[in-house]
Amino acid sequence: MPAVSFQNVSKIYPSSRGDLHALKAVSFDIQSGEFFGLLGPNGAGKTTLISILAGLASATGGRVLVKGHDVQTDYQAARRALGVVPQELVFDPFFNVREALRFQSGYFGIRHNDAWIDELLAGLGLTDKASANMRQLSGGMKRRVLVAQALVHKPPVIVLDEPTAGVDVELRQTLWHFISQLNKQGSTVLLTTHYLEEAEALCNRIAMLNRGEVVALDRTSELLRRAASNVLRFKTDDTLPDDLAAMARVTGRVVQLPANDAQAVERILASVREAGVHVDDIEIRKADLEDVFIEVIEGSNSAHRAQEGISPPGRPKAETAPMGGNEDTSMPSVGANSP
Ligand SMILES: Nc1ncnc2c1ncn2[C@@H]1O[C@H](COP(=O)(O)OP(=O)(O)OP(=O)(O)O)[C@@H](O)[C@H]1O
Repeated sequence: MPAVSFQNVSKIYPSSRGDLHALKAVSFDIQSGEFFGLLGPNGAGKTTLISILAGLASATGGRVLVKGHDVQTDYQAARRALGVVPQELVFDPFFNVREALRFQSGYFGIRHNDAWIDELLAGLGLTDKASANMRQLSGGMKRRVLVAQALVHKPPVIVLDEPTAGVDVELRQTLWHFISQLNKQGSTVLLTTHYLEEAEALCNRIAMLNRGEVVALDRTSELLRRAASNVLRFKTDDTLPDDLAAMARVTGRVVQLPANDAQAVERILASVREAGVHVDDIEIRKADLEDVFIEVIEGSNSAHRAQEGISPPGRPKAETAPMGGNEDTSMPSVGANSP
């Protein structure tokens, strides 16, 4: 039995401008013990899917099972099997850390949970904050408490929705060390993140969502194998010629282009020279998950544009276009979010 099963999940948000199809028949399974990544540009539908999984929103169609329990009709059992670390920092300001964790244990009907609470505090670097009031904690410490709160009932499936957005390197390392240990001991992990380096390092399988649809789903190693194997990277202040701009991943002055072999490198450099573009710091590196992500999302967006008869957007000069919602998913700006 899969740990999580999404079966034809759809979600429509009605709006004055017409219905917004946030999820369109999303189907995939996550097997027990997997470290699974759910990636997508802003507005792709990740949070909507996780909210439905956590029972915080209801699907318009389809169903979601956690360890075989339907999140709607068998909510209690499904919720008990899940540990959800939310994006937002919500906490009770009157409790200290240990009290907050005891209270959360009580919510799941667990008494005498201090041995596990101590393990959680130690694993997340919170031992010396056990008696600190939640109000006194820094944002990073509060986030650690949120993770501990999600895990008080030892859920077999751990869901992390952008757990490292805006947190420092130390917390990221502590968190990943701890979650990886739980995963090695058998916990299933579902992670959404914009940090593609983290997803590449941690996840054994990845689904990419775009405009509410699964546009890629494979083992991380397979996704990487599919990508262009090398990338040519350089810096420039000049505007790229159109043929290169269409393929480039641009972050500030840094331009990165797929270049599988020496001829591709020569072609790019010739095009740059011909256009009178001045380049610095040229180097060649191996393609990573961010390259795959851009390739997949761009491919899906151009298919969408072709279907709708929309002409491709112009690309700004040496600048990463903003992440779009469903309204404009012309180009994911994952580079801007990278750690
Ligand atoms: N409560 C809501 N009412 C109306 N539309 C919504 C609501 N929640 C989300 N949406 C829309 O549904 C789409 C999917 O949003 P969602 O937040 O699930 O995307 P996401 O992939 O999590 O994005 P992000 O990476 O920015 O968190 C977006 O177009 C969003 O504007």
